[in-house]
Amino acid sequence: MIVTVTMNPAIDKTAELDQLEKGSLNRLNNCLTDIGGKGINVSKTIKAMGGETVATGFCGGSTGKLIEDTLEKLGIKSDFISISNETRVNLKIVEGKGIVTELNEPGPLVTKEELKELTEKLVSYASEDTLFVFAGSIPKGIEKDIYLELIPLVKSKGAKVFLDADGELFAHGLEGRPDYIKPNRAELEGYYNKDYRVTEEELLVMGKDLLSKGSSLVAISLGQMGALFLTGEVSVKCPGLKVDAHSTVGAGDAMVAALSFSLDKKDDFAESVRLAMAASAGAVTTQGTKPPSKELIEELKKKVEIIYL
Ligand SMILES: Nc1ncnc2c1ncn2[C@@H]1O[C@H](COP(=O)(O)OP(=O)(O)O)[C@@H](O)[C@H]1O
Ligand SMILES: O=P(O)(O)OC[C@H]1O[C@](O)(COP(=O)(O)O)[C@@H](O)[C@@H]1O
Repeated sequence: MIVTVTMNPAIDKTAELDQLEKGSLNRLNNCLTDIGGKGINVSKTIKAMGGETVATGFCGGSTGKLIEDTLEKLGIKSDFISISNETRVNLKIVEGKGIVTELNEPGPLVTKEELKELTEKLVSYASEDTLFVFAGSIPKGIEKDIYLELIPLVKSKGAKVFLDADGELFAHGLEGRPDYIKPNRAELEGYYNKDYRVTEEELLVMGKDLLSKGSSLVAISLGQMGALFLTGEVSVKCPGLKVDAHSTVGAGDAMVAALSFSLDKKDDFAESVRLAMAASAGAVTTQGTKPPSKELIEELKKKVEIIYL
């Protein structure tokens, strides 16, 4: 069973306009609302691929209710801890020329009692058959080492863990030895304190260092340039697929979803890589944070090139 954990879900508002004029009145061409937050997007994509998940985390207020109701309509199981404060709204501004500006709220205050409830819930789901996806930022009231606290707890019951987080959350979380990770270029450059655009060789060195810290799969996503995938046995590079880009928001989550779905099914490495590339490129073609269709993913899978390094 795949359990996605979104501590800080969001309603994602995508505002589309030709060009953003700072300091002026901007009239939008279109505005879309999706339920989001990294783990929830992972659940949406796994559902689109024909898989099942349980989505958990914290949800509160009318925005939290909208998330839970929408998940139900989508046929995605959810089991959130209900909190007294309101789930956040994130704004994504998509300009005609493809520039995306993201304005993410910090999120509501979560109490110690609410966190205890979630921790107990996660432990109750943990078993050798569970893959947890811990993804995204954390709301107020929770410490930056929360993933380090939770990962060993569920791993001690035999569960596998996929971690997708940035900054301090990523750095602390790594100490919990997550099985699978998907940093993007900026996250890796930040973690290794590089204030310039690192080369592919440097990314591979970083990826191997991350493997030595305890992960068995490191996926390094590079936006339209594609991705690198490293295991203890093999390192590969996949050039980005040429697609008609609409919104890049959620592309990373689609890659995490595809890898989780495929690893949980025990697909072979090449199949997992193909699915990851196809699902993430497919996510870019959809509006807002909508997942790609299964048909599109199957079509794109045929175009994935895997270069063994
Ligand atoms: N413009 C694009 N064209 C094709 N594929 C893309 C594009 N942007 C992202 N992707 C795909 O999505 C993956 C994740 O995107 P990336 O931007 O690196 O992640 P994140 O959303 O976590 O920052 C990439 O590795 C790539 O496969
Ligand atoms: O928890 P964070 O880091 O604020 O990220 C949440 C945001 O990330 C997203 O999940 C998109 O993430 P990606 O573009 O990295 O796939 C949005 O749906 C959401 O608003």
